[in-house]
Amino acid sequence: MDSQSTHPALEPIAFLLGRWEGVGVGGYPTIESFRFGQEITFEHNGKPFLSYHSTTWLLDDEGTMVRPLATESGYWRALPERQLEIVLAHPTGIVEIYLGEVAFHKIEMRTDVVARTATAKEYTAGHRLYGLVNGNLMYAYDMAAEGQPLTSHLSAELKKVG
Ligand code: HEM
Repeated sequence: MDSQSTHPALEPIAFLLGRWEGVGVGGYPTIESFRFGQEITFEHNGKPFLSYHSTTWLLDDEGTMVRPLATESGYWRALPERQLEIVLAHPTGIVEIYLGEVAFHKIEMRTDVVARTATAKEYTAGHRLYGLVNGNLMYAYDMAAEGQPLTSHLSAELKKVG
């Protein structure tokens, strides 16, 4: 539906639109660190939100795909004054609502609400920083989970591929 013109409210985050692919590193005090590949798509249908979808896969030392890792989907809603409301769903039984702010090509967001199913891991908060650097989408993600305070879980750099 990208043939529609973007809603004016999307202007501050229109730079996200399209398909991004790249690699990142992950870790946490409770797990082994790992390298992963990621594809993210942002689409719009003319309304004031972006549809967001991310898939990731584990990479071995040679950069070969080993198996799927996390996937997440949701909506990035653009509000006046460069404010954002982001709703994300995870197949691990977690849903998150983030409040965010856009400053030029930088987006910072923090969870306002997290809900979990009875079997989900103990996850209580997230903080994400996205930025466009030399045309690439870079982000860093910190989370509070499994008794740890907000601590780095992921960072990645993605190139625009569509
Ligand atoms: C790009 C996306 C992500 C990747 C590649 C990724 C990868 C991983 C991997 C490989 C592990 C360790 C093994 C496992 O449990 O599968 C892990 C653990 C975990 N991840 Fe992620 N993750 C991602 C996003 C997220 C997000 C968005 C959340 C929270 C909503 C999250 C929460 C957790 C938690 C709670 C653990 C468990 C830590 C523990 O067991 O001590 N991850 N992640």
